[in-house]
Amino acid sequence: MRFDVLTLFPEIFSSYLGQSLLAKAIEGELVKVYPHDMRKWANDKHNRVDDRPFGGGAGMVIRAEPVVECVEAVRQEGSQPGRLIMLTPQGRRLDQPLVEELSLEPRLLLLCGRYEGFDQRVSDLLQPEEISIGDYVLNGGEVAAMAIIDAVIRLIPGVLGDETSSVDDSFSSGNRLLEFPHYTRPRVYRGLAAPDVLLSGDHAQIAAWRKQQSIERTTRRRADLLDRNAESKDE
Ligand SMILES: N#Cc1c(-c2ccc3cc[nH]c3c2)n[nH]c1N
Repeated sequence: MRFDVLTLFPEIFSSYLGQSLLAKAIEGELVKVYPHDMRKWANDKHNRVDDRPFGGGAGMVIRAEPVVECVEAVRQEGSQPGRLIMLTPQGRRLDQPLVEELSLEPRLLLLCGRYEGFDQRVSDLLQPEEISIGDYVLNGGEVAAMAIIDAVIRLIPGVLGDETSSVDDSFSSGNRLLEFPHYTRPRVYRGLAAPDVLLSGDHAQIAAWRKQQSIERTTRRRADLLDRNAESKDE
C-alpha cells in the first residue's frame, strides 16, 4: 500500500516514518509513505504557497495553484491515481469501519492543510473526500494524516506480527467492546495482584473473565457502544 502525504511540513513525518511498526512495514515493502512538500509547486512570481483571504479576515489561505499542481504531479508518479483525502474538521468522522475500508485501497493521497485551510478551488477541481479525526481543532492536517496511516497499516496483512492480531481490537468490525485489562509480571506490584484466573491456565475461564471485563468496562465508560452493538446485531 502506498501513502502520499501532501503537506507544507514534510519534516514532521521524518521521525514518524522511523517508528517501529511503520519502519518494519516499510522495510518489508508492505507499505510505502512519501511525504511531498507542496511549496515545491509554488511557482508564481512570489513563490507564495499562501495568501491573504479575499473578503478580509484573520489568517492566511493556502493558494489553489501549488496544491492542484502538486496533486497532479504526484499522481503521475504512481501506477494509479489513488484515493484523494483532504483532512479537515468539516469532514466525515473517521471510525474503524472507514479505516477498514481505506485499508483495502492500493494508494491513498492525504492532503494536509494549515492556516485557515485551502482555497475552495482545490476542492472544486480535485473533488477530494473530506475526513476528520474528531470534533476538536488541530493546527493542521498532518497529525490527522498520521492517525489514518497508523490505524490503516495495522490492518494490512503481514504488518502486525503473527503474535499480534487486529482481529480482537476494540472497534474492529463487529467488535464494539472496549479491551479487557492487561497484566504482566510481577504477579504482585505494590500490593496489587494480577487476577488469579489469569494465572490459572484455564483458557475457557480466562476468555470468560476477559469478555466479562470488556462488557463491564464498556458499560461503565461507553454504554453508547453497547447500543450500537445491539443495533448491528439486529441488522
Ligand atoms: N482532519 C482534521 C482536523 C483538523 C484540521 C485539519 C486541517 C487543518 C488545517 C488547518 N487547521 C486544520 C485542522 N482539526 N481537527 C480535526 N479533526
